[in-house]
Amino acid sequence: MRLALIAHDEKKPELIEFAKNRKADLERFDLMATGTTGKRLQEETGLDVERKQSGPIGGDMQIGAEIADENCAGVFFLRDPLTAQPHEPDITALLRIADVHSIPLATNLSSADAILDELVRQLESETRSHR
Ligand SMILES: O=C(CO)COP(=O)(O)O
Repeated sequence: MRLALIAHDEKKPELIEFAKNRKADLERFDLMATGTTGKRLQEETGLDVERKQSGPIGGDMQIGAEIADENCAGVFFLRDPLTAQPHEPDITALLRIADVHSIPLATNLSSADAILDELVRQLESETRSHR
């Protein structure tokens, strides 16, 4: 099962903290991230993360394409609600395609915890049914 992790600059510390707290659960999934988020996750948490382009140069669109191809089971996207982003259309497109495909999408830490709990539950029931 593949998950995407993304955070705007002001929110990266929160996402890193979440990833450290939930490392044991997150490392059971195939993780991907936008470029700078992925680099920081690798360096600061030791998680194995596939890195896409940085968000402003196409990373959000690459994650969106993974969703469209049904290669992404959940998105953790901590957005900065107080800073204008040059690639706002890409961000909107990513949120839209997640809704089109009904992909669980967390935009804050309490929903991130709840969604990760549910995805772990799904992963475990998939593993059981393949035994
Ligand atoms: O801009 C982003 C999401 O919209 C995140 O990109 P980075 O992870 O490269 O900072």
